[in-house]
Amino acid sequence: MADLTLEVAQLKQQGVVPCLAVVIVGDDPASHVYLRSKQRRAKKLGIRVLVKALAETATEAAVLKVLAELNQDPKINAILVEMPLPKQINQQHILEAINPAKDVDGFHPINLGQLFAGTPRNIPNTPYGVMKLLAHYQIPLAGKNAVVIGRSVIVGRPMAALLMNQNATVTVAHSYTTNLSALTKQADVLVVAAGKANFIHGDAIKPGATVIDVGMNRTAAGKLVGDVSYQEASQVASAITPVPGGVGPMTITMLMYQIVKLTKGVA
Ligand SMILES: Nc1nc(=O)c2c([nH]1)NC[C@@H]1CN(c3ccc(C(=O)N[C@@H](CCC(=O)O)C(=O)O)cc3)C=[N+]21
Repeated sequence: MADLTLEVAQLKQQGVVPCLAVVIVGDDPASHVYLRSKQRRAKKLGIRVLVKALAETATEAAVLKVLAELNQDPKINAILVEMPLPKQINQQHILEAINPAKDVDGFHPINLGQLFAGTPRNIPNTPYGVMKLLAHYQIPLAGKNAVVIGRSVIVGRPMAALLMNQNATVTVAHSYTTNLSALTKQADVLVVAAGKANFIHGDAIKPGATVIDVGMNRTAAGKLVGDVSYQEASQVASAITPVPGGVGPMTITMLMYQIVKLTKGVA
């Protein structure tokens, strides 16, 4: 990947400072933690971050109004709305209101549609980061069995599309899936985005598989753990991502990369 620090410096010489707008609604503590880590990384690179913080009680109309302003503002190159949103706000209405050309999360239906058509533009950062990790470690995908656990718009669905675009045979498992371990034991690449600590144990993993843990769970003791029992799984798998220090930091890297890409106007 290109050196982002250098690219930001080059843009600045042309009088352009990449600017990300983050809309955050309410006080979800995890969202505020993520926001701070995004701000830290952006600051290091010289990317500006404009935070629009709304109260937990904000209406959907209030969020839509903020988005309309950001969509129009030529100084704003990229827009991100922190998830999850409070219950009174319909997530889909918000995602559809972001200008697709500034949608750095790639959650707008146009960007998701492009991804599913095999002609990706903006790509959701978490699954994009997973693809970068797989490419970096030269994990073969063509003709391989990939199993994705989870079907969210943020991870599971775009993850399946990206793996399909690399010619993997993809199975998407979810809460209604029966006999999950029979599927996971066939997986050459297993991506786990279930949102449950210790959801996958060593006995559900094919020997030699690549295991990607997208989970972010806080234990009662406040420790951050993934969805995979790392100790057991690492005995069986040939490669595995840790939590913390795996998919999370890659998500932020891909966010920074896509902010610069949108600033340059190359989709
Ligand atoms: N519109 C939107 N886009 C997102 O991309 C988005 C979001 N909403 N809402 C929340 C989730 C979560 N997320 C993380 C990113 C990085 C880490 C990360 O870097 N984690 C560190 C640990 C951080 C810690 O210790 O708490 C790690 O895994 O090593 C975690 C979580 C992005 N999200």
